[in-house]
Order: sequence, then C-alpha cells, then structure tokens
Amino acid sequence: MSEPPRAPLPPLRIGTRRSNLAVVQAEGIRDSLQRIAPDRAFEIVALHTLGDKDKSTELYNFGAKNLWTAELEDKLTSRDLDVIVHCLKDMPTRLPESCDLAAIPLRDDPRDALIVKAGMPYTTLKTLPEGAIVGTSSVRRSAQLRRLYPHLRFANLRGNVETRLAKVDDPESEYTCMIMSAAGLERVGLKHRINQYLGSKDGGILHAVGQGALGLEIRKGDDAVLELLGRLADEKSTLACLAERALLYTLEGGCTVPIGVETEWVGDGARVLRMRAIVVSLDGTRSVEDSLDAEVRTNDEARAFGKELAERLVKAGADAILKEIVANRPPKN
Ligand SMILES: NCc1[nH]cc(CCC(=O)O)c1CC(=O)O
Repeated sequence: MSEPPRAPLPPLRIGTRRSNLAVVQAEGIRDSLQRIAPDRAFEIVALHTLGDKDKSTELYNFGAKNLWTAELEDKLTSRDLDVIVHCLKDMPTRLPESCDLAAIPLRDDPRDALIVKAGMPYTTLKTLPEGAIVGTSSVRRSAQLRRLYPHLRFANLRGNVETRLAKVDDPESEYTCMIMSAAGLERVGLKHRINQYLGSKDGGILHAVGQGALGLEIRKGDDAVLELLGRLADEKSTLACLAERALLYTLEGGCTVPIGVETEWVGDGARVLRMRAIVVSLDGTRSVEDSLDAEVRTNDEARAFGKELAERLVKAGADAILKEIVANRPPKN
C-alpha cells in the first residue's frame, strides 16, 4: 500500500518592515531559503510599523525600545508570521519571552560611511569646512564626531535611506553631508555615493552593535524553522555579533546611547576575536575606550567576552557617562 500523498507545507511567512531596505533584505533571505528548500513556498509580509510612521518624535522618547519590532513580534507569536528579518542593530538585546534569535547570516560591511551633498567637493570628514552640518539622528555618531572633529555641526536627519539622501542632496537644505551605514547604502544600490568608509583606521569612529548584520527571529520552540534558518548562519559573524550584543546588554544601552564597537578576527588562522569599544558623552568631551583580544569558539564564550569588555569600560567610568545621559533626557511624552 502506498503512502497517502502528504499535504504540502503552508508557505513560510517572512515578516519585515516596509522600507525598501527591509524588503531587499527579506528578499535576499527568501532567495537563500528557496535554494536550500526548493519545494517549499515562501511569502514576504512587509508591515508599516510605528517606528516608520512617526518621523518627528525624538527616538528615545518612544519609551519602548522595540518600536520597530513589537508589532512584528506580536504577529510571530500569533503564528501570522514564521520568521522576522531584522537589521540586527535594530533588534533589542532583550527579546520577548516567546521569541528567539535563530540565526545571524554572513555579515556585510559593518562600517559607517560619509556621503557628501551632490556637487560639493569634499571627500573626507577632516577636509569638511568649519561649521559644515552633518545630518544624523544617531547620538553614537554625533558624540564620536564631536569628540574628533570639533569644527563640525550637527542636525537631525531621519527617514529611510532614500529619503535621507534626497534631503542631503536638496541644494536648499542645510546639510553638507550625512553618515549612514555602508551596508544599508550598498543594499539599496547607493554604494557609488560613499565618499569615505569610517572605522578605527580611517575617520576614527566605531559602528553600532550588530551593524551590517541581519538577525532572524523566530517563535521560541519552533524547531523546524530553527533548523532551516540555522543553515544560513555564519559562524564568525555570529560570534562577533553575539559578543557585541553582550557588551551592549551589560552596559544596558539601546540604540539611543553613544556606544561604538568594532570587531575583527586576528592572529593565526584568524581565531582570535579583537573587539574595541567606546562610550562617549553627548558633547564629545568625555569618553572611555578599551579593546580586548581572546580566542572565542562558542556562543557562550562570545557572550562572556563581550561582558568582560563591558565590565572593563564600567570600571573606567562608562557607567557615569551613561547614567548622566539617561538622567538628562527630557521626559517621555
Ligand atoms: N538605525 C537605522 C538603521 N538600521 C539599520 C540600518 C542599515 C543596515 C545596517 O547597518 O545593519 C540603518 C540605517 C543607518 O543606520 O544608516
């Protein structure tokens, strides 16, 4: 007697935000999954989240850290979605009880990048003229830049990648340039607009925790999806990002505090993880930085490594800088 035909699996639903960048990222993951599981159907569900809607409220005044993730996580928990594709740097280090970070695929360029207004001749931060206005709403970027480039000024710049670029390029706008993540720019086809890649070796500023990587989030206990997504995981990207997230978790910072990091694999066989980190006061006048090298082989070792560097920063005065920032925030609306 032959087996009765099995009902085909329902499509695996991949949730994401509705920006062009988010959809491009989700399509990349869908294509990779389709290659691994050619018989399975995949469907992208792109949602307009609260974070996309409110363009004016200061980022830290939203209260909840997970402005971009909460609605998607609700749909994951209620089984309307099976996986969420996030920019890892937008993913809080504390996830809801019902959700898990299932996999981190190969990370793209984690660096920040400088983009100068179309038609202007400047190509580096150092050569921008006195008083030039840098568009950024990231206190991590502005605090580090104030520290190193006191001749620059800053103005908020929000919106998706394309909107921000259009605002900078507008000849009537105040912006001389902006800083954005290289990975974000490259994914939407704007690599050719990058004037300078920034990092410890050029420009001097450190990127956000998890920048340039994607985080794939699932319902806790969904072993079938965990197994499938595990096949997209990249080991070195995962270890480096988990170390960065443990540092952030220990310092209790979200995406709205000025903490920069940089990780690289060094030494024989590139088995040693080197992580630099910096915490800067908003005005750039005080900072604490350090770096740590260690062999890191497992997720637990990566988390312990990130925690250790965070503890060293705290001993050197990072908690005083962070506490002052939180205490001086205007009240939540
Ligand atoms: N905070 C916004 C955000 N979240 C993820 C990216 C780009 C993709 C990435 O760096 O992972 C960006 C834009 C930016 O900061 O320039």
